[in-house]
Amino acid sequence: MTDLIHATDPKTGKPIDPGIALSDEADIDRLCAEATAAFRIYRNTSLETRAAFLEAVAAEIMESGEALIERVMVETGLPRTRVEGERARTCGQLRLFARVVRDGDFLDARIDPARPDRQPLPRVDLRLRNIGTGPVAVFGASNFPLAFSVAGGDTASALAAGCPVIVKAHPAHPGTSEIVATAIRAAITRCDLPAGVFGMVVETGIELGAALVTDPRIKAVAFTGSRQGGLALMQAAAGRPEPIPVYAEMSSINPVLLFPAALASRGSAIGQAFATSLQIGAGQFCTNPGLVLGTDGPGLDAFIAGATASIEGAMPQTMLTPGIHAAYDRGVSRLASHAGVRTLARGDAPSGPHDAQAALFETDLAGFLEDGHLQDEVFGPSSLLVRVPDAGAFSDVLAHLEGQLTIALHMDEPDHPVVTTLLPVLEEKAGRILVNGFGTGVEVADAMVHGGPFPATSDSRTTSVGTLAIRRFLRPVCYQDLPQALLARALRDGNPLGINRMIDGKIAKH
Ligand SMILES: NC(=O)C1=CN([C@@H]2O[C@H](COP(=O)(O)OP(=O)(O)OC[C@H]3O[C@@H](n4cnc5c(N)ncnc54)[C@H](OP(=O)(O)O)[C@@H]3O)[C@@H](O)[C@H]2O)C=CC1
Ligand SMILES: O=C(O)CCC(=O)C(=O)O
Repeated sequence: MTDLIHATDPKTGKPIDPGIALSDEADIDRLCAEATAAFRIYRNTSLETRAAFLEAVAAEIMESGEALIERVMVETGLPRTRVEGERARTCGQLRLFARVVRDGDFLDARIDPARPDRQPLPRVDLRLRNIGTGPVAVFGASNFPLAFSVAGGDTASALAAGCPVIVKAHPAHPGTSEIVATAIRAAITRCDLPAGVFGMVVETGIELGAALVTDPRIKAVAFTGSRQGGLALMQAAAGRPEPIPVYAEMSSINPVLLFPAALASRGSAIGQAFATSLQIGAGQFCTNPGLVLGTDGPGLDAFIAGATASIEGAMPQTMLTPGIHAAYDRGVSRLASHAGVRTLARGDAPSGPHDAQAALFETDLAGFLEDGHLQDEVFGPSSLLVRVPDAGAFSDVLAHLEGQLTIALHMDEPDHPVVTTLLPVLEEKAGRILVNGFGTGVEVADAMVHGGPFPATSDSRTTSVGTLAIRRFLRPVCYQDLPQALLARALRDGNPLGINRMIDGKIAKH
């Protein structure tokens, strides 16, 4: 009889039926063999076929209908509006990558035509295009059961690049994972693609995920989760006889900088908006504002009043898993009992077993700089405010910080000169710098960067959201003096695909 995994309903702590079949080592071997065989066929499909496949995945997910929405809600405790919104984001993301595939720009086709008469030496004919790197292992994230999970951004971008995907399902939402996997398999059938284009592994521990990362047939890994998990996968991948890249998105506290003019004109309103961002999704966003740096004065007091009023009246929200809830409580207790830290506000007391009680703490500049652990991520609706004497002190704090996904600046025009001086260090610390807003709610777009220096990600040159995410799974191949008939259509004379190409240094469509 097949062993089953039952997720826990985080609202009640009870197991959820029906259970989902667990994988075993033989499945890893079979899925890797199928993915390898599928790679050659899949990466050579036409752009249209691949784009239509991504659209078919989106259509099949929508056809899963109410069964999917209800299963996500019961496995994660997330409310319907959030789940429906996340489904829309996931399908929109798949359709956006379909557009990217049809455009063909991701191929980065370049042609340096031969110059037989060049002196003193003739030039050879050189043509370049990107191809997929090979089968990719994707670790689904717990906190976005659709948009960062089985058919999320990592899977969509890898499939768009021409790479088969094997997902390691997150054990917090195996039923959701199975419904989405079924949708992907249906799209594969509908588009007449090899079954090995997609596979999924379900387990309760970490052994099969680790085996996937070390299997020689896997050529890249994508992960969203804890720093510890990401680092373990990076080490496993680096220790292989053939090391492979791991694109891990891990830990970020997303500093919010409050400048004096903005605080003076609208401190309380910024405080209220901050409290909303802090508590969205029970704070379980990697873009959650976990650190606030505020310039001392009445404007900062107004910010605190606005934030504490919103936090103190806030209903507790169910967290995703017992483990995430326990880690949150540990992080909050550590801050609450820290000698240099003062509690400013706590949300309403929990009513369910895995409810998060929001928290806002305060420390001073010297205390923050003294204890490096005060910048450790507390995953959930908790934030630490550091009171600094003036905006000049921001650069000291920024220099002390680790890499971040986002840095948010709350500023008015009189703050522009000091922000101008800070911009170079902000650019060195974060993947996204935003003004008068918060990092939560990442737009899926061409110009998005959801990445940043370590530990925000393992590779600061990349993003896991937005169309640039495809680059993680591509590598360039140069063809020197290949006869026309042997060249891929993307590189043939006459541009049969009608894509943008760089010809002799200039972008052209001929
Ligand atoms: N910054 C961010 O975006 C996020 C951060 N987190 C942080 O992670 C904590 C735990 O949450 P969770 O989502 O479970 O994240 P984890 O990093 O613990 O797990 C993510 C996935 O990776 C697997 N995994 C973890 N470590 C290994 C390993 N050494 N080898 C193979 N597979 C591994 C897990 O398997 P298994 O569950 O079976 O162990 C799971 O499928 C949170 O409390 C929070 O601190 C979580 C989500 C997002
Ligand atoms: O979309 C967002 O706002 C946050 C994304 C996120 O939390 C993640 O990358 O895990």
